[in-house]
Amino acid sequence: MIDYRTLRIALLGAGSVGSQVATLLLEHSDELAQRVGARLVLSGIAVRDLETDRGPGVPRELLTTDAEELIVGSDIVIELMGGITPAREYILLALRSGADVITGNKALLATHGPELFDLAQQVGAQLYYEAAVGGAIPIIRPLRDSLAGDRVQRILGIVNGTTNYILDRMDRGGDDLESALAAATELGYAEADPTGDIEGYDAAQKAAILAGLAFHTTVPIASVYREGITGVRAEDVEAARKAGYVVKLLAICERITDPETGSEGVSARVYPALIPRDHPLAAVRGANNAVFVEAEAAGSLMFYGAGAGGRETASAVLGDLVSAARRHVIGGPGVAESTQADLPVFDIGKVSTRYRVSLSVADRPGVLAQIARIFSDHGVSVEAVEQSVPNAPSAGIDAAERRSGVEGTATLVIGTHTATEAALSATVAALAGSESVVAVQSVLRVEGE
Ligand SMILES: NC(=O)c1ccc[n+]([C@@H]2O[C@H](COP(=O)([O-])OP(=O)(O)OC[C@H]3O[C@@H](n4cnc5c(N)ncnc54)[C@H](O)[C@@H]3O)[C@@H](O)[C@H]2O)c1
Ligand SMILES: N[C@@H](CCO)C(=O)O
Ligand code: NA
Repeated sequence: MIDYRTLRIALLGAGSVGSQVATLLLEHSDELAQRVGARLVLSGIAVRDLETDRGPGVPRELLTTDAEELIVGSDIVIELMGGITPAREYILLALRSGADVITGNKALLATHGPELFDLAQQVGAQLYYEAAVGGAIPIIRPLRDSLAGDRVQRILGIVNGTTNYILDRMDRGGDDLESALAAATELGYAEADPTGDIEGYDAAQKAAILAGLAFHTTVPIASVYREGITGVRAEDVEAARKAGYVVKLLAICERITDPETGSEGVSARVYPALIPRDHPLAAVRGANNAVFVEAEAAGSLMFYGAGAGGRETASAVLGDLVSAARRHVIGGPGVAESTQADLPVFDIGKVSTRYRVSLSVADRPGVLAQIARIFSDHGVSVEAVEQSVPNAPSAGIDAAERRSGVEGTATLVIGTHTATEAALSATVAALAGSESVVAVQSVLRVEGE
């Protein structure tokens, strides 16, 4: 038997992912030693409560409530507690103590990434975070390493399993959002408080991480434009289906030029968008994730699989652990993040795309011409008026509208040619103020064409 040197591994947190990391690390101990050339010894697991039974894969004798003592004696620290405090302080302590750090904490990386990466570089350590985006799917390493010699142009990502599950239910079964969310909660996909999922905060954190990696720059979370899926109606999903699209919550990272100055920058944004049903992302069903990358030389690539789940995400953590341990065996400093490009992150107003605008309008002569004029007055070219559904005289009309003498309404879905967000939002404001428009029901961007 080979007498391997040992590396001391500290695990912080034994929840869904942490307990699976402990289980796999102990189960695969011999194979990991062969792959790394050192034995990975789990020296302790920091938890808040020593009494909770976490199953046979998490030995009680390894549990401790003294996270700091555990960190200071370790070669590699795995943070799987989540949240900002004390995860941030523990990671800083680990780096200062000379340990490499592995984390799946997208909330922390999206808000405090530069501080952590700077310290890692100063002390010659490395921070690994494959689990932070797309769970088990390898996407951090492909962007950081495999595509580092190419120029990534655009990323379209389905990076939140809960919202994809909900939109898929709505698309397949005609569910409304509330009943699809109830099903997602029952199946355990949604967080206890699903706000971060359905309002797009989780996807926005992942977009900030992906955009920083793809464009070798720093993308603050505050610069990521975000809309969740609460405004998506069953009617929108149905109309999209009939028109050959599917609605997906997308995290979009794109290299764009400023339409006014022509200077280069990037856009990072999250919103529900229409994608053509023959696009590879349209086939991503249920709670799965996929990241579609377009690079100058590589062309289109898609990374697909389980974006969440304890055991699945633990696979990504163990991959990082093997990388970190191999580096320890070889020696030498960690590789710094490549964030020197210093590209500006542009405001959403500078982004151009196509739109489908659904309007409830007064059902009377001349209305279509008035609406077409509002679009053209704002420089937005109409491609097609794809649908006109006369509604029953009283449907969708409130008391104020009845008083104003509106007899009935019709639903118009207006498809536009490419326009900037700035032009489109001015158009929508003018439509909302027009007496011909009863309500702007939804505005959905078209992506992936
Ligand atoms: N679950 C997933 O599918 C998934 C996927 C990708 C990334 N992640 C990320 O992985 C991390 C862990 O996620 P999870 O699903 O395992 O969460 P979880 O809530 O199941 O587990 C977190 C555990 O950490 C413990 N903890 C919190 N603060 C602590 C402290 N101060 N000291 C000791 N223990 C503490 C909690 O008691 C809990 O047991 C999070 O950052 C999450 O965003 C999770
Ligand atoms: N709540 C997240 C977990 C994985 O980050 C999701 O639904 O994708
Ligand atoms: Na991943």
